[in-house]
Amino acid sequence: MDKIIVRGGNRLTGRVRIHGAKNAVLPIIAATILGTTGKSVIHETPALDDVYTISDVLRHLGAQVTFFGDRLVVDATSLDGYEAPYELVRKMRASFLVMGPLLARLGRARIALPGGCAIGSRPIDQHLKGFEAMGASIEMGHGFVEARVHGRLKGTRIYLDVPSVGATENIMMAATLAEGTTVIENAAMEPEIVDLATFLNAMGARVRGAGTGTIRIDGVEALHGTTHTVIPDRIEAGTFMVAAAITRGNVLVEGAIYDHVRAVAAKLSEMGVYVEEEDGGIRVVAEGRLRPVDVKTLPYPGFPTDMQAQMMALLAVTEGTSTVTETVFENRFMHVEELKRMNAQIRIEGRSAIIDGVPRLSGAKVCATDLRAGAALVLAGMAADGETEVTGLHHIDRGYVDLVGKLRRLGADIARVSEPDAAAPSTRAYPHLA
Ligand SMILES: CC(=O)N[C@H]1[C@@H](OP(=O)(O)OP(=O)(O)OC[C@H]2O[C@@H](n3ccc(=O)[nH]c3=O)[C@H](O)[C@@H]2O)O[C@H](CO)[C@@H](O)[C@@H]1O
Ligand SMILES: C=C(OP(=O)(O)O)C(=O)O
Repeated sequence: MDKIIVRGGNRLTGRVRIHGAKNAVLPIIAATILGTTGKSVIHETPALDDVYTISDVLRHLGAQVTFFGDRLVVDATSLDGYEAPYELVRKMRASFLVMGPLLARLGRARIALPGGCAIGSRPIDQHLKGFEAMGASIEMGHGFVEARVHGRLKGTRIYLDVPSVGATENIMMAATLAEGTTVIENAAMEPEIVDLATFLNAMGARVRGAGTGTIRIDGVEALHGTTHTVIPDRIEAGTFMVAAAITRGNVLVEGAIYDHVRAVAAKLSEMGVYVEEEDGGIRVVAEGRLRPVDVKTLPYPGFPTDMQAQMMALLAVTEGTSTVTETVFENRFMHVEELKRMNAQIRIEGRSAIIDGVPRLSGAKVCATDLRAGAALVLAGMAADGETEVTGLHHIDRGYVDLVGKLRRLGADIARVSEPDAAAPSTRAYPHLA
């Protein structure tokens, strides 16, 4: 079993480069399925376990997927499989994003039901509602959902009950090859949706309005492979911004797009942290005491739920009382109990966590319950007395490239250690990317 050992007290200084966005690259890799001619080349692909998992899904479907450093090449021209097995979908819910492209290309898809996870039940009803409205028939059974359509999907108007990121992406991909025009209303507006639309349009699709609440897709006959560079990861950027703040550091978060992290930047500024756009990135400087704030997670451009846990770690060491309200997922407070093991003073009232800041946390053995909870515990460890040991690292490996190395180069006292008896994380299977 691997663990991260961090000793608190060091101030982070220097610069850190942000990798390509996990949540942008996953749907883009799924979208390569739509290309019946030519290869797709995706630059700035982050070396993450989730990327390997979706690549394995594509290989299982008959595509060729090859990594050359941070360049991913997908040849989906001879793809003919339509089933994504449980073994791969259970590792990562985003595997479900292959359903839209498969349905569009092959008229059939059979995907294991993704189920819930540590942050909530995570239903897929909005994805299925969209496919059905486009003419697909849906059947559930034996832990799978199977969708079929005779001929092409039909463009239609689809109103999402919630602006689901995954449903917007899945329906958008399905609609690219549909007959006629599809309009997605109450669509998610996240930057990752815009990046996917850019990729699809470069493949020959006709998608307009991505990044607004209404997306219009005129179906085309065929799509082809293309070349694309993935946007920088705004959640990784936000995590390093909080890392700078929690250690009272001075860090240039290189490559981050200010507009994508505006909500996080605004909260940090409100707390008294200096956050400014600079040539090449975002400068974050914190000194002395910070002020408490109230944070409410919302769909983009609101405060991202994927930054909620990291922000809570910072508020745990901010003088005064702060509140964090989670409105996107119904159960995304699993990190609270772990932070409390480090002496954080937090109580949960319904969908809110009330945090009474303490001067310092106290190092402890803690376990990551999900990806961002893992990041939050590492951040908390940097603001704790003594040693913090974080386990459950397979969660962190899903979404952060070399978190430990990047923090260490900024001056953190942090190391990742392996205990010989246990299974190594799956990144070890891809040493050429290490
Ligand atoms: C791979 C990826 O991009 N993951 C991100 C994506 O997840 P994901 O796409 O799964 O998240 P959604 O935007 O779909 O979920 C948002 C909310 O909508 C609900 N919902 C969703 C679909 C549905 O059919 N029915 C329904 O009720 C969910 O339960 C949740 O409460 O967006 C989330 C919200 O920003 C982020 O936390 C995840 O990091
Ligand atoms: C919740 C997340 O991802 P996923 O949707 O892949 O579980 C995340 O990136 O924080």
